[in-house]
Amino acid sequence: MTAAPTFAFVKGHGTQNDFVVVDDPDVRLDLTERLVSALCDRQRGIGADGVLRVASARALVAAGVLGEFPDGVGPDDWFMDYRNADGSIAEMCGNGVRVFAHYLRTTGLVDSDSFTVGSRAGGRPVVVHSCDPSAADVSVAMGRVRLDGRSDVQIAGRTLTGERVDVGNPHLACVVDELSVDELGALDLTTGAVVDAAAFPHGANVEILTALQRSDHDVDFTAHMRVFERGVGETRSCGTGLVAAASAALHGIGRDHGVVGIAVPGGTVVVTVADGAAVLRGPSRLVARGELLPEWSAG
Ligand SMILES: N[C@@H](CCC[C@H](N)C(=O)O)C(=O)O
Repeated sequence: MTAAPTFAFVKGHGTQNDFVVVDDPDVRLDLTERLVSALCDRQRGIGADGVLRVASARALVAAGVLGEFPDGVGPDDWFMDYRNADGSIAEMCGNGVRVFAHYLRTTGLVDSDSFTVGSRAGGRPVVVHSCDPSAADVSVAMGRVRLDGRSDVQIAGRTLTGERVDVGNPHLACVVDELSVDELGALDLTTGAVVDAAAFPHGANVEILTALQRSDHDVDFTAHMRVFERGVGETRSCGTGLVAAASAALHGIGRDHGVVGIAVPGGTVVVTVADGAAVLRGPSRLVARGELLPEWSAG
């Protein structure tokens, strides 16, 4: 009898949006919803907001996990096969790409500081500005940002109106002008978020943002944000959400470009919006490595 395969993993986070990074270059692991939600469970699993499978785009297509190569993704690119904590698949994860790039660089799977990470939303060029085995500073070109008009959400016991933003995955970014930082922190996001199903047939991530403040230091504006993620719940950061929020907030003051530093519960990132696209820059931390027990992942 052949032994069941083992899978190495690393636990990491980007501004405390945390992930189990599973090394599976040849796509041998059956990454079912059940397995992903067990891995992400903070009591019976490792605990995380999501799973990042590290696989080659070629192997994912050959295994039928991907139907085709997304735009800008070549067969030899490393592909971030992202899953939310509830096991659902999402198109993109901005914090995940930084952690994924850090993992590729520090394990030697790539030997350059500039390369493309594959995602279901397309290829995402990254630049690793600095990197050691546990800490990195990474920029991600997040691609086109599309603003699709206004919509409402029921969240934290109130109805908020925001901007629908597509960053490869769907967002509703709500800038609440009168909200103080303390009031933002006191909102109860445990009761979920109900978005308009006609506007968001596949659900959405919801960001709540304070008004932009002018800044003289490195960035043009600053703001504070919290986020309720589709397929996860409240997280301490969301990279695509930060891009959506920065773009919506700039749009709200009549600008289509700018550099915005946004503080979330898990840290701070910088979003540069220009020419209808955005770059996300922020930290990545790799915390621990281990091996999934085959008996556990099979059962
Ligand atoms: N945390 C991520 C976004 C992950 C996907 C999201 N929950 C969705 O379902 O679209 C990020 O950093 O962008």
